[in-house]
Amino acid sequence: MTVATLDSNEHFLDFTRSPSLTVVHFSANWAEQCGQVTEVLSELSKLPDIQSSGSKFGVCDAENLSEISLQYKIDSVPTVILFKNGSQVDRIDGADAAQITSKVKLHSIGKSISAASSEKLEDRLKALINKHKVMVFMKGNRDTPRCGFSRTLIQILNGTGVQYDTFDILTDEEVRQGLKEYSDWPTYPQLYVKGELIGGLDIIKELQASGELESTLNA
Ligand SMILES: N[C@@H](CCC(=O)N[C@@H](CS)C(=O)NCC(=O)O)C(=O)O
Repeated sequence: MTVATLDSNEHFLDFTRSPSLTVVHFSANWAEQCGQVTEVLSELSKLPDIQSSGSKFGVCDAENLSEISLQYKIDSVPTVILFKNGSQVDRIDGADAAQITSKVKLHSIGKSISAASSEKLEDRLKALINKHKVMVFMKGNRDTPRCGFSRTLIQILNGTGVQYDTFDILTDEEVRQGLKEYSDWPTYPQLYVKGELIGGLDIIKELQASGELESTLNA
């Protein structure tokens, strides 16, 4: 893949219409830094991940496409604008190779990678939450709790005689942070029954005090 030359308004509009990322370099022959930016874009266009994302790269003469340059407020060259579906999604003013590289990667492959990995994490969290009818996410495990809140919860659960399983969130930072967001609950321990969050230690103490704990656990 190379950097296409966009030499008319029609060509520009047709090029940037794509739902995949389109990167356009607004350039000028007389500006030395523009050559460097075209080189950066050319190198990026050869990366396999970027190629398979369907991203396209183009360069236009900002003065030739003056209407479009005006529309996108090109005050100086080089300017790089990132488009999706004909709309600007990001831009980099100046020959900042690091910014260009990171923004192109973010908009071409970064999002799809992070979307895929957050889907995977969600599946993992669901599987863990449903691993046992009564699941405790805690610091440490039932034999060695590593936090006073987790220890107290285990003592309470052991007092009920109910069967349960535990997951030590200190062994997995991804689960530790991911579950907080997934369940909208910022602390540990977290107790789940049949895949539903019941709450943390305070809630379990309240259920115990009101006599509802065993029926909640045996639901
Ligand atoms: N009031 C909370 C106490 C639990 C708590 O404050 N846990 C803290 C310290 S162990 C926590 O998990 N912080 C977040 C973290 O460590 O990731 C409850 O009812 O469970």
